[in-house]
Amino acid sequence: MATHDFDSTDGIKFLKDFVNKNGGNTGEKCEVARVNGGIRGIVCTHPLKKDEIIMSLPSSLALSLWDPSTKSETPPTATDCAVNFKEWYLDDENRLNTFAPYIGILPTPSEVELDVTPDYYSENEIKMLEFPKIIESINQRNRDIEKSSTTTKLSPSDLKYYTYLVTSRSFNIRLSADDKDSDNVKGVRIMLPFLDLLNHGGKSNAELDILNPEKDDSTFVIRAKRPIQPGKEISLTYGSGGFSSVDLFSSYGFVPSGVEGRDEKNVKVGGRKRRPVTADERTMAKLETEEGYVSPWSTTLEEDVERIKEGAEGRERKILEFRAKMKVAGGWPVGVMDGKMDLKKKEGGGK
Ligand SMILES: C[S@@+](CC[C@H](N)C(=O)[O-])C[C@H]1O[C@@H](n2cnc3c(N)ncnc32)[C@H](O)[C@@H]1O
Repeated sequence: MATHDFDSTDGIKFLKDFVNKNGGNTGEKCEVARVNGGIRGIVCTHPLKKDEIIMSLPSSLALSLWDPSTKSETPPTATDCAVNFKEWYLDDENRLNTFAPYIGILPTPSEVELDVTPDYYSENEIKMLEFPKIIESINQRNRDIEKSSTTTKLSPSDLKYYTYLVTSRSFNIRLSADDKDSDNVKGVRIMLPFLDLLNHGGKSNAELDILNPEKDDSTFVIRAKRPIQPGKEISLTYGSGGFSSVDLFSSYGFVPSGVEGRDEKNVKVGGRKRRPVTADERTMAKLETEEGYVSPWSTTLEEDVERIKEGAEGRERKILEFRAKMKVAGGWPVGVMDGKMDLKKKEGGGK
């Protein structure tokens, strides 16, 4: 059994008490711990069976970030939700007191500086990403922040922090799933205390489910997708498996080490088994068929990997890992997936 540093800080104790005393269950078979690379996450401490409920949270403890009955032409942006988070939970004394045990464990602005989404990157670091889709999403968020800071009394730096919190910690939930084509399908964006300590895993072993979704007293549960052994980290797949490394990097600030959004099964094409298509490959294929898209890279994959091997650290390393992943997904030399960094040359790789 892998050993982990369990998190026995007061913050986590208060949060557990808050959840358990208010109808939730933080689980008897798991613990908050430092996992890969020292990040906080949740590990299994006792064997869990497939389909077993690991932890639960009543909907009364969820923090809604948007009123789904609001009539609006466009869906709320992350910054709209960030403004609501500030006004509804931090500025409202009653709610602030109620949710204090949860708010107390959220990363503070100074911690955010260390492990951030690319919204916090310098102009030069953003340029180094060399990836239009991600640069556009950073620019769009900055425009949303500027706009909101003129209509609210919030400073751009506060708004950036709250936007980071809601993008990296909220869950989008569909309210009516029965009729997929209906215009009436609405979603909510919510924060789920304690359950949001679960990290992302491409091959996640747990999933979020909602018991009695149609009722006011519904419950969010985390369920094991397969048996989980003690010592294993419990993880979710963020974004229902459809997220690419671009989505994960821009919304959560990490470059995943595994393969993202791989189709569950190999697909048979003309009697032959085809390699599963990943979310990263789909992203690159879509970009490359879009008119006017020019491969942006100024370095080769080998040059990026060489720089990583030479000891690039921090944000520079993340940027290089991101570039390497997207180059591979776009049909560059294969073999770098899953961190193996085996640079077998494939036809057609170029700058
Ligand atoms: C919903 S929170 C998960 C809990 C978080 N680790 C904590 O300590 O509160 C999402 C954040 O966790 C980190 N994270 C989640 N999954 C990760 C992964 N697979 N690799 C690296 N960081 C991850 C990222 O910083 C991300 O923005």
